[in-house]
Amino acid sequence: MIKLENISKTFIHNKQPIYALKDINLHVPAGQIFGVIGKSGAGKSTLIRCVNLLERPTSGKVIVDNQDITTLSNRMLIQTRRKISMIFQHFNLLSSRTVFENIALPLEFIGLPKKKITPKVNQLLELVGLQDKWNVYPANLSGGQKQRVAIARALANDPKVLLCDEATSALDPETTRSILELLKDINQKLGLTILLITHEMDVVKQICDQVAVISQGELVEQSTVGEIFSHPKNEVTQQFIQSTLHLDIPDDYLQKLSPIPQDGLYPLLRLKFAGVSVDTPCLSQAAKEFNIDNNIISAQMDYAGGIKFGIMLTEMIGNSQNTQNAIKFLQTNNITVEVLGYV
Ligand SMILES: Nc1ncnc2c1ncn2[C@@H]1O[C@H](COP(=O)(O)OP(=O)(O)OP(=O)(O)O)[C@@H](O)[C@H]1O
Repeated sequence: MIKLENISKTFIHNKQPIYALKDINLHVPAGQIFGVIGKSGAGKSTLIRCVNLLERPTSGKVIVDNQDITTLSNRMLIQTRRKISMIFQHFNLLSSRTVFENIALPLEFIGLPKKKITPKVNQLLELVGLQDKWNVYPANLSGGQKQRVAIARALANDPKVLLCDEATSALDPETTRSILELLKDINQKLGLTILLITHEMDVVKQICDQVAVISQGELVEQSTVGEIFSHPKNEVTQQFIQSTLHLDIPDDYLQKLSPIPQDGLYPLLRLKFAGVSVDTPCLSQAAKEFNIDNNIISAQMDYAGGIKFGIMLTEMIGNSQNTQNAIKFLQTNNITVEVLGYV
């Protein structure tokens, strides 16, 4: 549905070039929710704004629904943009218009008669769960409700693509979840292709099918969400995963941690589970087969894109030979084992 081919964007600031995007290639298949994640200044906003040409790339092609939109006349571009809607971090609602009137705006622009506007807006109000707020002004809505209005307005022209520019960054975690659920719901109900940019891996985890990681204007990694979470390759990707998945060694364990094995001490392990290994009861198998016990100190297991993954701190209790064999067994089952020391 969306293809970016060799997209570069250079800004000139104080006569100096800023290479915001460098030769980006990206394919967002129809019907998918595709996330682009990156740190501040990585080029996310520039990238998403290139998709509807709010920002014109310095070079490269932007193909939406099989059409290279960089070659369109202004008049054709305006028409095409109706099929590429966008929502923003700060909602961009008109404060002087009610919820109903905000949602009706794009329909008024295309000259739809009033008797057709009313049922369409009512249908959109129902879709986003705001039927009872139709006559309210934006100032009297919560952030989540404002974003729902923005989503309804974005859907008014039955777009094929919805671009989400940090759409949940101004919202609290619970409201973020409900807005992401709404986006997933409309993706499924309407078959809408969604491209979103975010700096939060949790957003990607919750709704995306695929994700691309952007760093300093370059696309450094791209894959399904399951693959990215279970086998992140690039260092930036790994940092993002760490931000959703990290376990610190508790202070009392840190204090007694010895770097070398000693009689009466047991290895403290950090286990990283990815992909297939979480489907196998490896820990209990290791315990039975090698006569060891696992004293799990903390664990964080998660699920994204059909893949279970997680991280665990555990003390492996048993004699030295048995713990070594058990560690080998875990490793052969694709669990990454890090011996942090001995406690
Ligand atoms: N209009 C502009 N003029 C000059 N430089 C710009 C312009 N817009 C963006 N840039 C620069 O391009 C780079 C990428 O900016 P961009 O806003 O796309 O990053 P971002 O990943 O969206 O960051 P953030 O998450 O902080 O919004 C930055 O170095 C930024 O300063």
